[in-house]
Amino acid sequence: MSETENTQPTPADLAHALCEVGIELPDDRIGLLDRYRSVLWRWNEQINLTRHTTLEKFVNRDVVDSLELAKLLPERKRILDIGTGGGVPGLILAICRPDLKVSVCESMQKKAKVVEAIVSELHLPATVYGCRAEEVLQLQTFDTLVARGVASLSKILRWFEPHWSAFDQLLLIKGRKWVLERGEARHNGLLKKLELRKAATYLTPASEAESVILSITSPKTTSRRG
Ligand SMILES: C[S@@+](CC[C@H](N)C(=O)[O-])C[C@H]1O[C@@H](n2cnc3c(N)ncnc32)[C@H](O)[C@@H]1O
Repeated sequence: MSETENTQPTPADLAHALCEVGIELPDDRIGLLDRYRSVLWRWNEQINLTRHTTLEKFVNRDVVDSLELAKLLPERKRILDIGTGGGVPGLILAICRPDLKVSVCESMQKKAKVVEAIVSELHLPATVYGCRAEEVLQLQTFDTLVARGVASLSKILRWFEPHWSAFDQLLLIKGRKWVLERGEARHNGLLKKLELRKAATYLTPASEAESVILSITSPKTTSRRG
C-alpha cells in the first residue's frame, strides 16, 4: 500500500504492518490499538502529541518500543509512564498488556487532558496524572517507572534521586547516544549508588537505528524490599 499522511489505515492494515515486524496480538487488541492510533492522530491535528503519523512509524517506533518494554515487565506489575506525551509507551502497554496496572503522567496540562480524553473514549485501564512524575511519587508507589524520549539520563536520575523508596526499577528506552549519557551521569556522580544494565537491544524495523532499554535499580532499596 502506498501510504500518505492523509490516508486513514484500517485495522487490517495495522494487522498486516504488525505481522511484517513479527508482532502477533489477539484481534481485539489490534482493534483497540487501531482505535488508539486513530483517536491519537485526530487529537494530533489540534495539539502536537506525536510526529509518528504514518502507520509505518506508529508500528515500527511506538508499538515496537512499547512491546520491547513489555517483554521486561512481569505480570500484574504497577507501572508509571513518565512523560507519556500522547500515550507512548503507557497507553500501548495498557492496550497490549491488560494484566499490568498502568499509570501515565504528563506535566503539560494540555497534553494530560487529551490523554485523559483518549483513556476515557477507549475505556482503557489506565490512570492519568496531569503533573510531574516526581509529584506522583510523593503519593503513590510503583514497581517500575518507564520512559521514552523524556530527558537525558542525568536529568532523570536527578529528578528521581529523592524518590527511590517509591519504586523498584527504572526502564528507559534510549537511542545510540545512551553510552554518552551514561558517561555524563557517571561523571556527575549520579550512578554511584545505582546499578545500570542494558536489559535489551533491538533494531528499529526498516532502519539501522539501534535502541536499548536501560534498567536502573537501587541495590539498597531492592535489598530493603526483598
Ligand atoms: C518528547 S515527549 C515524549 C512523549 C512520549 N513519551 C513519546 O515517546 O512519544 C516528553 C514529554 O515528557 C513530558 N515531561 C517532561 N518532564 C516530565 C516530568 N518530570 N514528569 C512528567 N512529564 C514530563 C513533557 O511535557 C513531554 O510531553
